[in-house]
Amino acid sequence: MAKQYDILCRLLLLGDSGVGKTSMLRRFTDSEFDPSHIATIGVDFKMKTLEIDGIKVRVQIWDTAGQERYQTITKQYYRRAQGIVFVYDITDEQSFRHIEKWAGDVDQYAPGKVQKILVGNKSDEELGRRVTQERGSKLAETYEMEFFETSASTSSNISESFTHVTALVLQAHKRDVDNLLGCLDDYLEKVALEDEKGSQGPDNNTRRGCAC
Ligand SMILES: Nc1nc2c(ncn2[C@@H]2O[C@H](COP(=O)(O)OP(=O)(O)OP(=O)(O)O)[C@@H](O)[C@H]2O)c(=O)[nH]1
Repeated sequence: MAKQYDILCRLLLLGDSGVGKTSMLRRFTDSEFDPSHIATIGVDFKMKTLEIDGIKVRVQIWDTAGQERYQTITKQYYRRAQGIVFVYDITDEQSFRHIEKWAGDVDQYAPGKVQKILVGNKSDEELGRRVTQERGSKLAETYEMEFFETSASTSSNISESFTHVTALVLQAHKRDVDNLLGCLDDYLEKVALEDEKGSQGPDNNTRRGCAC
């Protein structure tokens, strides 16, 4: 059977328990929203295919448990992540402060070139807001990440944020391929030059020999 996609991309959702990671994922992959909180146990994942710049990307999104007791398990998934979505809840100051801890863990356990974005979820809960958009944006700037406010409830910015982090992974991947191709070009050029020198060397000698 023909392959249905060109590239597989692995994303990881991180953030405190209850910020809405599972809800964001369900909204993105199944267009559903459940108002109840059933805490994730360990890790779970869902898939979705996106088309970005004509490339079909199969996105595998790992949803991790925010609860402290699962963190030995969840940290094992950092290593293979290509993109990370840090999530806090705009109505929960503590979940915002904890982003520093999640980012520290990622620095420690994830690959250096992992792509990251920051998301403040539950933007529909304006009345309960504790974290201003400016603070979110400033924190994202500190970590050199793009920032989105989303709502899994209304679907606001959900698709945009997942698509953006996937596009960042694709760009990073493309840079790697371009660098490899650049190295290969340099190498081929060097070999061609050496061949040319080599073929000129003995011939010249022979010709010089003949001329004498
Ligand atoms: N109003 C509102 N509620 C939301 C939103 N996203 C999630 N929730 C609610 O917040 C609660 C927690 O959502 P979950 O998606 O289970 O949170 P989680 O981050 O996956 O939690 P853990 O699995 O424990 O790490 C649920 O009651 C959701 O319905 C949102 O955008 N707006």
